[in-house]
Amino acid sequence: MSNDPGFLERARYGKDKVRVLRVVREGAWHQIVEYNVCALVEGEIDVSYTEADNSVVVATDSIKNITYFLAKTSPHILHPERFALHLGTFLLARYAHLRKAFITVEQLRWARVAVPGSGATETTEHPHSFWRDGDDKRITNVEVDATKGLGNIVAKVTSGISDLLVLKSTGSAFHGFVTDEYTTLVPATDRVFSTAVDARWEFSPIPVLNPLPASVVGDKQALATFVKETLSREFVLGAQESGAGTPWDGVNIAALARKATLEVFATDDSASVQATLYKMGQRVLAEAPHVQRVSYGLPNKHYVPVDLRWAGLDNVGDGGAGAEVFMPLAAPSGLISATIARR
Ligand SMILES: O=c1[nH]c(=O)c2[nH]c(=O)[nH]c2[nH]1
Repeated sequence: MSNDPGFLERARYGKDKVRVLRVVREGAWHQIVEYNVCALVEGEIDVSYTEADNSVVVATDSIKNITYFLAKTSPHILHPERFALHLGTFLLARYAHLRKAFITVEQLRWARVAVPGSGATETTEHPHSFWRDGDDKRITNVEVDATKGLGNIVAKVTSGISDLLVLKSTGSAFHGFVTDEYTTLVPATDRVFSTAVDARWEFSPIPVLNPLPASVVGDKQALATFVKETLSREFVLGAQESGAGTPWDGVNIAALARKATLEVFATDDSASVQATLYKMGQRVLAEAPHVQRVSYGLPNKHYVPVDLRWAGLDNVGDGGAGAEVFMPLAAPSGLISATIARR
């Protein structure tokens, strides 16, 4: 037994699963976003753990309140990356003893309902009715680092998709793998390929210039007014950091990455999940110059051809090409992951 009582190596806290729906009313035309927000902070908070001293604790309840306050007042609410940068920067600017903020925003899908338009065959997007058009989520993870002072804030932004469920009924093979005394898998020249895409793309770190002017730091009223009325994109990022392809452009990059992922999945003549994953990552890097690194986690959701030989029916054919009836396996699944980075 050691007498070492241990020490506080790391401490981080905040509010998780802050659920918010924001309606932006532009007359009769409404825009909505639904987010699950996690906002955590680090800083000079050690004594709250080691000395039971709560004087350094911004209550997680207050962090939740700030999240809702900015959901109402931030001009960035419709953009997960911008909103996360705003929330993280806000927390560090408001509380000088907090040095890093870790904001995760998970966005749920809401698409406009299509309704009949003016022409006989036309449809038009409804101004205020929405439906859940997919279970995939948009994720953004922002780490705002003010350890070098409020004038030298740097942010790391990683965004992604989770739970994007896809399936292709041909165009996928898997053979040539190790065969030995443990092998029972039959080589397939034609199989079902299904996965729930989990993707992350990491942007180059960005300086977060011009944090809250000193005049408003610590002055709640001035701060509220500033946030509400004068906050501009240059508040969060300098002009060069707010261009196309940067985290500021996160909505477009997410659309591009989702499209690239789906297109590669559909069109690749897949030799394996591994080989298709690599092409997905390369494609995103090719199209998104500010992205430094792309990671995928792809479960191989197995669909097993059902043996119908007992009924005199061939449901497997040559290498899988004749299979028509499959049994979806809930578990286990393969899990193929990799990170593709720029040299
Ligand atoms: O694409 C695949 N990669 C694997 O590593 C693997 N292993 C397995 O059993 N089936 C598959 N499929």
